[in-house]
Amino acid sequence: MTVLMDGRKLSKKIKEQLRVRVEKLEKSAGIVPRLVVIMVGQDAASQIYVRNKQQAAKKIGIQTIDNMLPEDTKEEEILNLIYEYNEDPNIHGILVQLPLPAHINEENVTHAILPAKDVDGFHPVNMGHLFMNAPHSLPCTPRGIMELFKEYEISPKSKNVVIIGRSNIVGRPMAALMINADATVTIAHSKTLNLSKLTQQADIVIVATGQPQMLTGEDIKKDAVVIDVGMNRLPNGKLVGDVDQASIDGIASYLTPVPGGVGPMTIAMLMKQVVEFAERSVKNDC
Ligand SMILES: Nc1nc2c(c(=O)[nH]1)N[C@@H](CN(C=O)c1ccc(C(=O)N[C@@H](CCC(=O)O)C(=O)O)cc1)CN2
Ligand SMILES: [Mg+2]
Repeated sequence: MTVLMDGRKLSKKIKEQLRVRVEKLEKSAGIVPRLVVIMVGQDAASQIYVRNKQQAAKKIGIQTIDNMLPEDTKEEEILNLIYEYNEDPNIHGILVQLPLPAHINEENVTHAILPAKDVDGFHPVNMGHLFMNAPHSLPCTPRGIMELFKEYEISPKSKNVVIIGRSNIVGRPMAALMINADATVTIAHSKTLNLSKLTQQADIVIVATGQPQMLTGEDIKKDAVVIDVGMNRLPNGKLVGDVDQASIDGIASYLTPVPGGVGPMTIAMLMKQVVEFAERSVKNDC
């Protein structure tokens, strides 16, 4: 039987723990964690994710400062906004929702955020810390996956891990986290040959390709752990991952469902990093 790793349930537990931490922080140091949210344009999926982040923050006691900007906002305006928030000592974290409209250079924007306020862990300084096994903040989806491993007592140590996808927000940081956890890691991508041969030898397969249901039961070995990062809307409106859940069922030992697996954990980890940053601001004040 394949165990479904319940990210929705775990994320609720984590968010409740964070609510208690925020309450304590306010009582002991008079600090309310503050997160700047910057969203540019009208991307339908991003609007849902941002709304979910704002709602999660509210429940936990994190204050959001929302900047919902029109599609035609100039890159310079976004950079100036970020510079202002970088300087504001009352702001603990800055989040720019991705993707950005095509006329804006994503790199320029994510690199403008002060590493100490980079709650998404996308800044090259934070990526560097992660690759040197001394992380400051982490990209939220990979961190959420590590929390799921911990919750289900799955140790990556000495396991063969195949990650399909080499994006900056999932594949690459995921590889670093897995190396740091003593796994043996292969990163596969669109130019990889004989992909199925690689995945069939993996103890853990992490799929982040954006290709609906591309990984099937034939691609994995018995009892593999399968992590599905995909989020694909089919023409009939159904949301599916990059894994063909039906054909994996009974072959994989564990699987993250879509929806309800990795997605909710991404938001919980963002909240966790905002709270961690706010707590650090007290320590740094002493
Ligand atoms: N600045 C960032 N941008 C983006 C990130 C990120 O971590 N930081 N990740 C993704 C989008 N994302 C968060 O922003 C995200 C995606 C999906 C979910 C989620 O909870 N999905 C649900 C299903 C939701 C639905 O019905 O559409 C699930 O899996 O159950 C949360 C966050 C890209 N951009
Ligand atoms: Mg296939």
